[in-house]
Amino acid sequence: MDETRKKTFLGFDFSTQRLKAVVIGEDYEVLHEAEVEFDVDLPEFRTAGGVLRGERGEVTAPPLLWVKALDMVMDRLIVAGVDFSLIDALSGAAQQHGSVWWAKDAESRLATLSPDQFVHTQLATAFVSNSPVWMDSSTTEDCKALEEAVGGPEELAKITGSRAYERFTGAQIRKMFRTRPRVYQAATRISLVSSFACSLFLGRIAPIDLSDGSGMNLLDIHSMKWDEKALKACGDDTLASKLGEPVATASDLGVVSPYFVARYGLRADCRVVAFTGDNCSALAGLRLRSGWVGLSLGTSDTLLLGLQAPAAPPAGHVLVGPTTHAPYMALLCFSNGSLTRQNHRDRLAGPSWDVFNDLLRATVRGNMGYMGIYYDTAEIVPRAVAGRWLYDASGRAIEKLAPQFEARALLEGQALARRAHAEDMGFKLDAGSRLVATGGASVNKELLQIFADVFNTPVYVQDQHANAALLGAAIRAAEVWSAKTGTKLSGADPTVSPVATPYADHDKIYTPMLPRYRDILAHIPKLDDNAKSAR
Ligand SMILES: Nc1ncnc2c1ncn2[C@@H]1O[C@H](COP(=O)(O)OP(=O)(O)O)[C@@H](O)[C@H]1O
Ligand SMILES: O=C(CO)[C@@H](O)[C@H](O)COP(=O)(O)O
Repeated sequence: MDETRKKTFLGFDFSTQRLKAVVIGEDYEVLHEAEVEFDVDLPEFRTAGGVLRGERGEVTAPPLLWVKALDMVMDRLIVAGVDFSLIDALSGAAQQHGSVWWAKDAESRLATLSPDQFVHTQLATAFVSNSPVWMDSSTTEDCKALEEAVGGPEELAKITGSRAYERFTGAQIRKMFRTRPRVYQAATRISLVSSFACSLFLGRIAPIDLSDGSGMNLLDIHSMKWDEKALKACGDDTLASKLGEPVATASDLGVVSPYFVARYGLRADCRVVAFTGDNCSALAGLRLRSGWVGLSLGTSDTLLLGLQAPAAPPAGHVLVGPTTHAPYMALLCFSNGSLTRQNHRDRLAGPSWDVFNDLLRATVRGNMGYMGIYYDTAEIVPRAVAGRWLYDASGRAIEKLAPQFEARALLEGQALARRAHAEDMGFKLDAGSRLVATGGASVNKELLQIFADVFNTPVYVQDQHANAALLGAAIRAAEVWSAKTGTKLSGADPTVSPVATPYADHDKIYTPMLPRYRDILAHIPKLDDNAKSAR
């Protein structure tokens, strides 16, 4: 190996609304970036927020959209000046839980892609269905059946780290097996979005990694093997071979496919490191220390915590961790995150975050007692139907408020929900705690101030990049490559800086709002109620 040659690493994030790519140097500094926004850059797929919605809570995305986005982002990286011959390893992150259903000859096509054409034209018929994604809430019946089959929700949580959740891949596979058996049979392999994306670079179907694989309700997070009972509940005896054996997240899977060598000039010895879920990658990228909680503000809002041991959570999820620093991780996911904030920004203030933030500044903290819960899409925590609920200071339900009060009610309601459910899951915050924010909305200081006050905890952001999942992907590629080749890199742990600290009166204002939030919640229809009335 040429020791003097500059070494660089490539990371991807196939998230809900866009595909992002980053190139870092051996000191982990960001050198180049590019992105493709699905709705805007690929309007032919007719997605809104990166997804397609059905009438009964079904939410899907066409896998070819992600393939075409990859073709585009590679070209944009070239325009950004990337020299692919300097990339030693690549890895990626992707939205969690979504399933990709491969047609019979897909693997041979992956292996024989012609460098004269785009990937998407060659994989146009490689998938037997659109991909159900994490926003799908149409599998309540399958969740119940899965829980019953393994001995109840607590038992399922003990084995897999989570009770059954609608978006988790096990219930999604069960629904496909039950309602579209021909698709189930026709798919020779089923990938997660992360392992699907990895497959494109590897030129064969990539294994599912353990961290993202623990978001399926199918993996025993103690033995690190698929759980037989859960598999049996979700499909037939071909399911294990459709999924393949899972591998450790820090796995080097081999060299990049010849397609990328011939078409983009990647090195023939460029290594591909297993891709993982975006939250898992964010945890890896954030390098959380003890007492620090990650707050990812992407399409969904998530709270992340590294754990040394698995625990069966009453709510939320325990996943296998992405790195040796965090053998396990706790995750709480709220589906109404940035997209819901953005919808109401458009309604209340138009397309500008600055104008929306002016509205916030025109109100006082605590919002004179006005509170609101806004679910534009079915919520995950709690499992509730879409809707909007507004109350005044005396607890009276109201229909409408002036825009400035609604703007604050939306954000304060979201922050209160994150704190209430974090407490339920046992996230402990004390004097030494901090929230470390990442994701698209982490640039908004007004929003972070509300989180600081509601959580009584300072909020920090990373200095290197606002997207820890993306940076985490490139850093994981670098670290796995460094361990494999025995080459020491100069990269250091990413650093963080404070952006919001709680005001002195935070407790007086926000602590009394928590029981009010829980009271409002008690009256909101839950997904289970909906499933019962539909039966
Ligand atoms: N200044 C801002 N304030 C609040 N939200 C913002 C701001 N800038 C971008 N966002 C939100 O960030 C979201 C995209 O975040 P991102 O992390 O890229 O999402 P994802 O990874 O799920 O595709 C958008 O929905 C957008 O509304
Ligand atoms: O379902 C979950 C986590 O369990 C979501 O967090 C998805 O992983 C989507 O991530 P973003 O696109 O919102 O980052």
